[in-house]
Amino acid sequence: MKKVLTIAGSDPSGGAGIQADLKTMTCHKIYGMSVITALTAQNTTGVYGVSEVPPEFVEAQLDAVFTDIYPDAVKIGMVSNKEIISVIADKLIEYKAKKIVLDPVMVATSGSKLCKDDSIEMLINKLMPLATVITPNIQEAEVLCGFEIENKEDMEKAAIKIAEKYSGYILIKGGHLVTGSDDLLYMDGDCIWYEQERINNMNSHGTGCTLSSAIACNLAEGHDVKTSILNAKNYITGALKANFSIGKGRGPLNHCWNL
Ligand SMILES: Nc1ncnc2c1ncn2[C@@H]1O[C@H](COP(=O)(O)OP(=O)(O)OP(=O)(O)O)[C@@H](O)[C@H]1O
Ligand SMILES: Cc1ncc(COP(=O)(O)O)c(N)n1
Repeated sequence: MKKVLTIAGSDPSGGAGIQADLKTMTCHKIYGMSVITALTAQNTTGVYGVSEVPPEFVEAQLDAVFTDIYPDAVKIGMVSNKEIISVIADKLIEYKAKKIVLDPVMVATSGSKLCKDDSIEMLINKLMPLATVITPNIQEAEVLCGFEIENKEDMEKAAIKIAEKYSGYILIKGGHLVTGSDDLLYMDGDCIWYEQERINNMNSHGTGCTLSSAIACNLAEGHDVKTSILNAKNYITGALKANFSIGKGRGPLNHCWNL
């Protein structure tokens, strides 16, 4: 059984963050492990509080995992401050972690900030260079490229701009565009579009977390980046199509739809 580690925040209502990541891993028959960077008090209606884990304790968790059960791939989600980002980058280098999927989580679907403004620079300079693939949504890609993205042409321009400071695979997710839900993979001047009709399901809490974890699972299994993204896109599409509906707000996905 392959092993995947998620480094992310906790969502007690189980739709996003660590909980979505571990469910995705289990449903991919992967052994999941988690290093928690922050506790959030959130549910399908919003984020009501954040308590960051002290950086020394993030470090202790990373040491505990890497010195015992070495992960075949790593997914990084919510990393809210500079100190935590720095510790994670240092430890990933120290343990020579490979196959790293970085979801640069900045804002929750509900609008709450999950990453401090002054930590974005650190994310770009210390964590991004370690990642095999980064998976910004439209808003996050706008922060990374510095201009607004309104359509697929803008997504391609944004990827080219982001590639000026990052040499790995860039997956810009189109879930927040008004039409379609096409994701763009960019690398070395090549654009690949993963096209998908927009599914009429407002229960999309945790789609970004789930997609990045599914990519990490596929990489751990030995698939290349393009195949991993194709498989992960099919998995997220199925989870949205399953039309699961719980909670009073923007509900979570049915992660087990494929079993
Ligand atoms: N309504 C939809 N129909 C089809 N696919 C969707 C829909 N919404 C999101 N997706 C897909 O889900 C994945 C996550 O995309 P999205 O742009 O929502 O990321 P995100 O904003 O990081 O996620 P989150 O909403 O969890 O923050 C992408 O593959 C995207 O295309
Ligand atoms: C702990 C944590 N990590 C990530 C997200 C982003 O997911 P979403 O945008 O679907 O709320 C979140 N809400 N909570």
